Amino acid sequence: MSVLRTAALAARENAYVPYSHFAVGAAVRVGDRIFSGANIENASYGLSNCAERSAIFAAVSAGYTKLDELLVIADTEGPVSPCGACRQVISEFFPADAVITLANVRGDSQQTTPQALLPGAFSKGDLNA
Ligand SMILES: O=c1ccn([C@H]2C[C@H](O)[C@@H](CO)O2)c(=O)[nH]1
Ligand SMILES: [Zn+2]
Repeated sequence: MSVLRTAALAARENAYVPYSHFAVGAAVRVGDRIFSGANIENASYGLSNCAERSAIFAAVSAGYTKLDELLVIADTEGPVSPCGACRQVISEFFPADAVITLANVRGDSQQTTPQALLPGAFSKGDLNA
């Protein structure tokens, strides 16, 4: 089992999901460092944070803003599909051609890229037009 998958599954154990009961885990690699995260919900539902963003924000909080690889895992029928907000955040911190692995706990996985997940993402460059 890959290091990212192991880290994401471990983080998923800490998912705080009293509302959806849908636990998600994610792990980011930057060089040889790994950061992980889980989804964290709130009684004010809209404040919930997805696992992908938890993991990415952990890496950024440690000082890394150019990330190498991401894996997301949940108990879905096919590979889990990141929400639109996470796709935008992924596009901010990973190269357009980075490897993003979408997985499920039964062992299915699919590799994609930030570019494929959100073509035409809003970016820093758009602010300077
Ligand atoms: O890729 C995904 C999809 C959903 N969720 C979370 C948000 C919410 O807590 C729960 C149900 O949408 O799953 C994630 O963390 N990542
Ligand atoms: Zn999301």
